Amino acid sequence: MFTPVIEAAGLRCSYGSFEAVRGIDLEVRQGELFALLGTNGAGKTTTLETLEGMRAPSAGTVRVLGMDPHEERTRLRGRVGIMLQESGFAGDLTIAETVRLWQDLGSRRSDAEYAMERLDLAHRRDVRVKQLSGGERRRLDLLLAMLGKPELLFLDEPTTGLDPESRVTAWQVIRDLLAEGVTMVLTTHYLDEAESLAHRLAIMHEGRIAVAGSLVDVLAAERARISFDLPAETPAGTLPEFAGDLDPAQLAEGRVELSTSDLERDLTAVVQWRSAHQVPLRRFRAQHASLDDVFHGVVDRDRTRTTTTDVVGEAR
Ligand SMILES: Nc1ncnc2c1ncn2[C@@H]1O[C@H](COP(=O)(O)OP(=O)(O)OP(=O)(O)O)[C@@H](O)[C@H]1O
Repeated sequence: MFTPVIEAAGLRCSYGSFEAVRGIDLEVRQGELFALLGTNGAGKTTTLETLEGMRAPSAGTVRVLGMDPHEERTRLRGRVGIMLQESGFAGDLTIAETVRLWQDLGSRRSDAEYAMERLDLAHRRDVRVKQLSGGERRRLDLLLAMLGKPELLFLDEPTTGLDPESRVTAWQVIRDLLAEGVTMVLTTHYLDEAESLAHRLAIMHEGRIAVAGSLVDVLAAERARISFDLPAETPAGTLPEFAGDLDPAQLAEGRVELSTSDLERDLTAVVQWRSAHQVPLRRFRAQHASLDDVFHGVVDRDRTRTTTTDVVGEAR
């Protein structure tokens, strides 16, 4: 039986008359990494800030480690680490001085030297914060969030601005923390990051959760794709019956683009067809759905819904 570390029910958050989060339910389980994804302005940061206790919800309930994160902020401090999207470091302090200051503010000491090594900042320890590159600052943000060995870590776009190598370093640190049992909530615009790290996720759009579940279930619910150039010697009429759907516009252009919920069956049909006709399959691809597909599906469905509503609206 899992233990919920975070539970939110019917969560709503408003800025004046504008409702940024419109009634969401969330559950984050002990030891998992939960990714909160979404379009720009979807309400991810607002949700995260509410879970962190930085703002009170306008409606609904939130429990973090069994407490109200806004009312019981001081009791949660020390158990929770927060990496904000933008932090306000004192630019004149060096990395080492900033880390010391953070340790003094926190209630528990931890192995700061080790954390600096892990995040490849030890050799820069005496450099002033204002002289750091954007990526180094981001790594310092992550370092400070994990100081004090929190049970729960909030990471708001932790790898934005990092070069590919630093991203890999940050991912490894995050995986190590997961292995140590730290629970994490992460927001990101990098879908490969969520695909690589998340156990469960939610995709937000315009203040609501459009898709949620385990990474495996979310990907399995989306259709897989098979594509290849239709060889000139085999007209479209010779293609087998597929479980999935062919894109007729692409077929007219000589390209087979098939979306299917039964990848294995349709792949077997393609291979048998190729073998019967003795033709090459040029530019062949077969792939399970990616988070990219799921994400675009959310936006496209919304666009279709909006367009339909517009048309209905116009007809009235
Ligand atoms: N202080 C504020 N006052 C008024 N509106 C705000 C404020 N902060 C955010 N908003 C609005 O609330 C909505 C949600 O913002 P939020 O920053 O939570 O989204 P997000 O999903 O984190 O976006 P992004 O991916 O672009 O960072 C947006 O429409 C934003 O313009």
